[in-house]
Amino acid sequence: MADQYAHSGDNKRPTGMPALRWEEPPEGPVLVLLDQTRLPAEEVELVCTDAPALVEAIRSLAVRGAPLLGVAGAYGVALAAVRGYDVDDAAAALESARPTAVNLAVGVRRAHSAYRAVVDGGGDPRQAAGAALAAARQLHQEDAEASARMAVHGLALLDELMPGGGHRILTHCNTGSLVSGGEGTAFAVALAAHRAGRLRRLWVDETRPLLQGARLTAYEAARSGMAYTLLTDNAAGSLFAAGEVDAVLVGADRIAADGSVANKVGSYPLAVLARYHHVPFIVVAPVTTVDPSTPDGASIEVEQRPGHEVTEITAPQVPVAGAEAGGGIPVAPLGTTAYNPAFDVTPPELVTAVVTEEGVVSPVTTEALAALCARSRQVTIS
Ligand SMILES: CSC[C@H]1O[C@H](OP(=O)(O)O)[C@H](O)[C@@H]1O
Repeated sequence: MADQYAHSGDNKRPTGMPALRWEEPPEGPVLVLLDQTRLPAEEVELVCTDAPALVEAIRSLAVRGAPLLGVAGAYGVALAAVRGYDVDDAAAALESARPTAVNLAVGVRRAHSAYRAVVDGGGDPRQAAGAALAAARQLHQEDAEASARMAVHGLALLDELMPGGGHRILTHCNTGSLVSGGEGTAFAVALAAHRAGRLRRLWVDETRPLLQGARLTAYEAARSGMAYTLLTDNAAGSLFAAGEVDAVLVGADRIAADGSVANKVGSYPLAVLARYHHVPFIVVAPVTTVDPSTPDGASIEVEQRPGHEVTEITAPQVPVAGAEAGGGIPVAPLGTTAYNPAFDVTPPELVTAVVTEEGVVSPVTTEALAALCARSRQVTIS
């Protein structure tokens, strides 16, 4: 189950509330989520006490973003273990909550493996629960550290590609602290450029239909004080044509062994525009997003979401995501069917570089990614 606690929407605070945190009140451990479907109008926290509540929060995008899904999934396994629920069932439900972001499976399996290792070794359930929680906390910390290291590598790459600073970056969807235990992936690079005085403008794609850019990236950019401008997704082409984009920075939900990148729908057209206009298309993602067990882009399962997310418009206060009709304002005739893939896949030849906490991969090849994974602590999922 999940309870909701509203907070004042004080948009002037320098930093937002954490996207998630583990708490241990007297009535029992909980996972507290900042409900991202209510931003930017309201800062509402969801308090999850079991895996089904977290599964629903993941499916409705109350908690979202590949790296954070991994952290949330790991804590979800720990929550089931600490509260005495069936941990194997919880792990299976959490792992299948959304299919595309590989980090979710990585995080769930990491905590579940820690739990099973103790149980299968004859340890008691309390010890096993402690091992799952320790694994979740470690993943949370590793993600925060990875975010900081990606920001350093990413800014160095921007400075190398475009000496002199004044970077005009276009970004798509949301890749800041709302998707990470730290300051994010692609947005963390833009933030580092801003703090170094080398970000001239962040162009923010609104990112239809769920508006992660308009609602969440603008929310984070406003807090940071950086110069940013929102645009409709279909206006990006004219920005490239006007020579207003120096680089594209996006995140990723799964990077296949051949370097194909699954990311928010609309990323592939940006990669094509970037190639046509000779602009670097840079993917920023932790190594946990690289999945050696997925051979190529065609093997990536792209999540198909409910049509009402396209056929309805709603205010941020009324969640639009989810399996049932969102209760929004129809913008198409009732009964209109909609094509609503949550992601698309960019082939490696259109990706200038992949920035990870272990460094920059460019060109993006199967061999270079395999060497990256070999260098990293990453647990490959079989
Ligand atoms: C860098 S992880 C953020 C990644 O996740 C987003 O998808 P969603 O909002 O559906 O979770 C989008 O693909 C971002 O690039």
